Amino acid sequence: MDAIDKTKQDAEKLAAAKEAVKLVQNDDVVGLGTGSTATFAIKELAERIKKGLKIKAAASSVKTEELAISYGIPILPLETLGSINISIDGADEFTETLNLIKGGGGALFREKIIASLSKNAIIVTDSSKKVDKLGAFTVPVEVIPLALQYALNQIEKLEGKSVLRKRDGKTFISDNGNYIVDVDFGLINNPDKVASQLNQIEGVLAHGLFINLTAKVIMAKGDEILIFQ
Ligand SMILES: O=C(CO)[C@H](O)[C@H](O)COP(=O)(O)O
Repeated sequence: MDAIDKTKQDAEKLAAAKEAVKLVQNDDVVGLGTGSTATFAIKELAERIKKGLKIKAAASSVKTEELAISYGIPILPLETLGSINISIDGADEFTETLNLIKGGGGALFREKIIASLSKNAIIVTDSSKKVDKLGAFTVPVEVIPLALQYALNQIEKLEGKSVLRKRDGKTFISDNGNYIVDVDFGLINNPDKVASQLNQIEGVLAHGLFINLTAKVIMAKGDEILIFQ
């Protein structure tokens, strides 16, 4: 992952977000991601709505829902949706094979539902997010509280080093009322295998390995827009 300064990184996030929002069409149901890059996209979408674009949206977190509502974007309850036309979300890491690590903001479960429902799941990133192998960023795993110790034991058997996520000194609780465990697997040679091993642990609601869920990554690098699909 290349180090870039925050101003440059924000400019790249904005450029990628703008490019993705151009793909949204009238009457689309749009899945809205969570995080700073998704926030740029939500603001851009709000600008297009002001100019007459008609869409409805589904939010991947309470924060995103509040933000969207504050911009006048109509929100549909996720549980009512059988499909989504296009979704726009960020990522913590991606590879050219379109595998991702997501969940830095703790919204991985709803983000995964949105990506799974989406006919066109678009990921928007700055250039620091592209990696040759996933795993420098720890894999967020959402665990139902009563299964915490069991899940930690099982993750240890997979040789993952777990840290229970905290925020401001308190245990972080997801929008779904669960814990997030950040797991260091080192660089991941076989993300499909790790994803399916995590899927088999009782009490794991979701994990941040997004495998075969992405149609396109739009990455900005300086003034350039790069598309991976
Ligand atoms: O998965 C996410 C939230 O759960 C975000 O998309 C990811 O953490 C990237 O965030 P940012 O755009 O702020 O870098």
